[in-house]
Amino acid sequence: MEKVSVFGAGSWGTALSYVLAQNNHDLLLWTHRQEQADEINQNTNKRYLKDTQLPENLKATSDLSEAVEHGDIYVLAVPTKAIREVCQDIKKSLNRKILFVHVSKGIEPDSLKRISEMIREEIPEQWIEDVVVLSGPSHAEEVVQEHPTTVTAACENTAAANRIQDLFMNHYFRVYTNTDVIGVEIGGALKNIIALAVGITDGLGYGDNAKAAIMTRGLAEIARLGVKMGATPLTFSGLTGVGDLIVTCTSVHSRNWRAGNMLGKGKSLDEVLEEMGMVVEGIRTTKAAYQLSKAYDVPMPITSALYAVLFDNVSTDDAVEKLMGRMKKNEMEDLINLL
Ligand SMILES: NC(=O)C1=CN([C@@H]2O[C@H](COP(=O)(O)OP(=O)(O)OC[C@H]3O[C@@H](n4cnc5c(N)ncnc54)[C@H](O)[C@@H]3O)[C@@H](O)[C@H]2O)C=CC1
Ligand SMILES: O=C(CO)COP(=O)(O)O
Repeated sequence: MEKVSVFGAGSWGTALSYVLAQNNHDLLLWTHRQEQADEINQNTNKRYLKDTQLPENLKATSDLSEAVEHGDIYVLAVPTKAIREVCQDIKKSLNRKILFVHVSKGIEPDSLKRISEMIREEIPEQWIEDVVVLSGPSHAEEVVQEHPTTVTAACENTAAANRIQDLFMNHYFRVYTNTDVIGVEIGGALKNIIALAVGITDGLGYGDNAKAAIMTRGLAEIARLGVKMGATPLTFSGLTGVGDLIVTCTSVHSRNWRAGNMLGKGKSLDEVLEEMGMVVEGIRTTKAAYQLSKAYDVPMPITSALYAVLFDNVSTDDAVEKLMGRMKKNEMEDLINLL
């Protein structure tokens, strides 16, 4: 049994706490809202997981110092935008080495940092045992129904990755390990951009051909950037690459797909965000990936088209026309360049 603190009680932090509580770990879930902690202690979190009865041993607190004191392993499950703030608050009372796990999927615009890099910038090195990334095709709504789910725990330190594999693994939640942290973080963050784009084409009324095209060419541009940043190409064929791309582009549970779908049907970005009420990571990540494509000089046509729609007032029809009218390419040359 491990002592674990989970920070962030939205859909994913709560679903992972459900798994950890079922695995009989000594778990404490932190939320910044007292009324949400009270509700979780009554075994529900209806705003995020409406029909789920949470295990009796899943306990929550809104007292950050209590959560900091509790765990030897911390699972950070807040949106990318909140990672630095939560780390800054955690470090105020941190006094021992902790194994950090992060489960968020994003890149920070402007700094262009991955989440593991942000954690290492914010938490003093002396308090970090290591940082493991847990990522893969895993919608919270299905995890709490105990439907078979597979994810990957990534860390260069295989002992740390193995510990996190053991922590989460059970009969419905299967965890693989990988040492390619860059590939896992880039795949998890950038698939949200492609899911937004697929949602838009679905919203525009295009069919499955368009969906397959964007998913396939989307994966090519994610891998192209990832490899330039130091990732292993094969990671993009794994759970955190093509696996997460498939689930996010095809599932009704995906907030990114749903947001794209509303944009494709003509709603404004503000209207979409108002309606969602949950994090749509792909929007900020589109800005970051667009900046990364310039910084690494990697062509990313789908990301650029989405950037134009979200931030430059280009219409979705014009963006599609521009993508289809790009200069002729040889597919094999493009893929071989990854090796
Ligand atoms: N929902 C899912 O199925 C999955 C989500 N993820 C990732 O997990 C991360 C979190 O996503 P969700 O839980 O789905 O989001 P959510 O929108 O369901 O919940 C986010 C939670 O973070 C809290 N929060 C926001 N800002 C905060 C701050 N400054 N301090 C403390 N708490 C704050 C909110 O109150 C809310 O409880 C995202 O990066 C997402 O991409 C990854 C895999 C699956
Ligand atoms: O990352 C996810 C599933 O693996 C969740 O995707 P959304 O944020 O689009 O719901």
